[in-house]
Amino acid sequence: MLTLEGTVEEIIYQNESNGYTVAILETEDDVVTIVGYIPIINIGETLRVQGEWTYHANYGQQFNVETYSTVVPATLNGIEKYLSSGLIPGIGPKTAKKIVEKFGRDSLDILQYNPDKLKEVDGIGPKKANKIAEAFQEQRELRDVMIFLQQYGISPSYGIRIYKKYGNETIAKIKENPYRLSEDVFGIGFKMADKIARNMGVDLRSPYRINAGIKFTLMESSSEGHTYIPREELINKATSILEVEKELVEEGLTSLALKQEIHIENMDDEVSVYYMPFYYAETNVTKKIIELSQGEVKELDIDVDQEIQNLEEENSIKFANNQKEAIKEAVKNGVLVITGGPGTGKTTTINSIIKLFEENDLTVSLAAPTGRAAKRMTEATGKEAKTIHRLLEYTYVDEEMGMAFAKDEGTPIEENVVIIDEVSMVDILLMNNLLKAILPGTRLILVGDVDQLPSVGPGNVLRDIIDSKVVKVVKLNEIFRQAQESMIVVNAHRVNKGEKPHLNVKDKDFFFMRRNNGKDIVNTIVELCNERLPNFYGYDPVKDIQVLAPMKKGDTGINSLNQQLQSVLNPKNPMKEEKETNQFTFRVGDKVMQIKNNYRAEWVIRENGKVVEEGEGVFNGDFGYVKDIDNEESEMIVVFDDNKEVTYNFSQLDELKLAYATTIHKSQGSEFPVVVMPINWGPPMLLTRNLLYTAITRAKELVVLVGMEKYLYMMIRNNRIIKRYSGLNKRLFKFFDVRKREM
Ligand SMILES: Nc1ncnc2c1ncn2[C@@H]1O[C@H](COP(=O)(O)OP(=O)(O)OP(=O)(O)O)[C@@H](O)[C@H]1O
Repeated sequence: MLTLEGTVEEIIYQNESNGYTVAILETEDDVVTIVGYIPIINIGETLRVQGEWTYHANYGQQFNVETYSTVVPATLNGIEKYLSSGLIPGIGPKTAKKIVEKFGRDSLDILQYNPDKLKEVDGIGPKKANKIAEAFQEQRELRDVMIFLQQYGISPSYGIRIYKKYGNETIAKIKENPYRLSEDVFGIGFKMADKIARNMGVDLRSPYRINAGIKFTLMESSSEGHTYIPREELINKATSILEVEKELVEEGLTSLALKQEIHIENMDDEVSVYYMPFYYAETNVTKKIIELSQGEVKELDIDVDQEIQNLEEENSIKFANNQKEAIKEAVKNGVLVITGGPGTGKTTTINSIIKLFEENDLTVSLAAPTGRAAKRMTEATGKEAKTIHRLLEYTYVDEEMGMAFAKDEGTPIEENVVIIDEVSMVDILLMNNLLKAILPGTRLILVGDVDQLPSVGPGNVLRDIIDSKVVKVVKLNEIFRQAQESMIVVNAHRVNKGEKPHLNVKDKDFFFMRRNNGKDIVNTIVELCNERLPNFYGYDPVKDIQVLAPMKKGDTGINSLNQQLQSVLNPKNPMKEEKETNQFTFRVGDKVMQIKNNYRAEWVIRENGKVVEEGEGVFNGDFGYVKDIDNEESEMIVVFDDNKEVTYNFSQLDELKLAYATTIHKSQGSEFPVVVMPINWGPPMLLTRNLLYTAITRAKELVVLVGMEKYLYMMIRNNRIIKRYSGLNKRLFKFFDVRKREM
């Protein structure tokens, strides 16, 4: 094998996920192309490579790298290049030059041992000096971690994530139990952890491995919405994932149950296995729902019929019978569910309920599961609605613990009435946290549309509560005249009942454009967003129009749509800064979405350049647009609803994605003036009636469907509600029965 040593002049290509690199190396007497798996190199670095010369038909002579090691750059030029390569946030080409001018060959030593001195460089204040020092230190540690991980075949992009989670304890933690990666690190599943562990020599039959595989199987099913999984199904799945004998998995189940990491339960001829947090949540939700619905609420000394009549007079309307019933039941019960589709008078009813309670000196608090839904509730009721998280006064503890809620059994929500909107989106864990903070005596009113898609997280909470028949449910089903003016409302109800929608009624708000293949569908959608809708209706393509698709992949999936829409709505432009990540090219002006809750992200609101408000937290599903990209500082600024500005370091860009198009699942709880949706073939599992129903009910003013009618009708006919394993319904029913029998 031959050895070469030189300075990395240029990185021509690097595959971020596997580290395959093509780079130019300047040796003492030559400039050569090197190729191979060299994930952790930076421009300006001195590299020692071992390998062989090869000849490539197109590219000529190349040095094929087998192994390599890096040496910190020694020449002034090398140091400057190294610092300006974008490696250290806060240092771009200009700052790098100044640092090297000031400290010469000692630059890197200063960064490492004496960063305080950086303040002597023109333009670097104490804050920036600190930030640079921290980043440099991190870079050092990261390098060690990367070299460690590299030997087990972990790509640099995952290496960074792992390091973010464990910091300087990375190596120790992974050596102890590599399987913890799959529980702790976003994006690393059991399979990758397993690969690492196997490379480290962990035995196929090791209990660590078996237990991790079982937990992985459980977590995977929870990501499909299940709170438990039948024992047999779990054993089969885990056995095939682990590729070991069934008996080992059975033993694993027993040992996990003994450690109380899982719960195994016999319920109605079925043995179910729960991951512990879901079991606790489900049993506690059951207990609290029963307690609240059977507990006494303070009686109001009023004549409800008279009150209802007064409300009718004040609003100059006559309530439908169901609306009256809802108002009466709200007064009587500890828990009430109000459900109904669009335009059935939910908001009108809630407003009347709020009024009635407040006039009788009861305090009322409003909340909804997402920021957008809370905002809409605020607008519809004229009274502040919070997110459920804020109602519970969440605080971020740390990476390990995640979040904590200040409101719980000990410090309950001190309100007489709590009304939650969009309950179909609430999963079992959030419902548990909410109910913990509500004591008997408080009236809880759950409002939602049970025909929407269920929550993204595990559980089937609203549907189960309704089906269990243990709490009072009022279903609003009359579509009021005003609402009937809207084809969106009328068609939503038709779709929900399995009927064909009215398409293309003149002067209405619901259109279908026939296109016979994926390519035409995409072209039409792009043209609608770029020309027709802005030109004829004055809609802003980024702010007003949302493309919603059932799928991520395929030619009419959101990945392809986002690319096409970006290239037309916000094309490449020398005046607009860009930042390329391994998934997207973000450009100033792009529409983006946060895809992960980040409780610590700091935001500011500015008016005339001055900060007028600041706070923390951006959440999964929040929409924003890219205001600025600073390649010198390695930062991108995104503006979310209410003009909240969040600054992302480039290393955090995996929290964002392009959002010209988004999946219908991600759109839950949001509303948009215009919804455009491709109607194309897809797996029948995915193309369901409630998916279509959810998509069209997201639109306030206009729906345009583009594609093939047969698939529209296929969706409407596909009333299969994907089965979710959830024990809440059964539990409520059973527990309730027992109580009744005791009485
Ligand atoms: N009893 C009633 N008589 C006449 N009109 C009513 C009555 N109740 C509600 N409406 C009207 O029907 C329309 C829909 O009502 P509302 O907004 O309360 O429904 P919603 O279920 O909240 O709808 P969405 O879910 O679409 O927001 C409104 O214009 C409202 O003023």
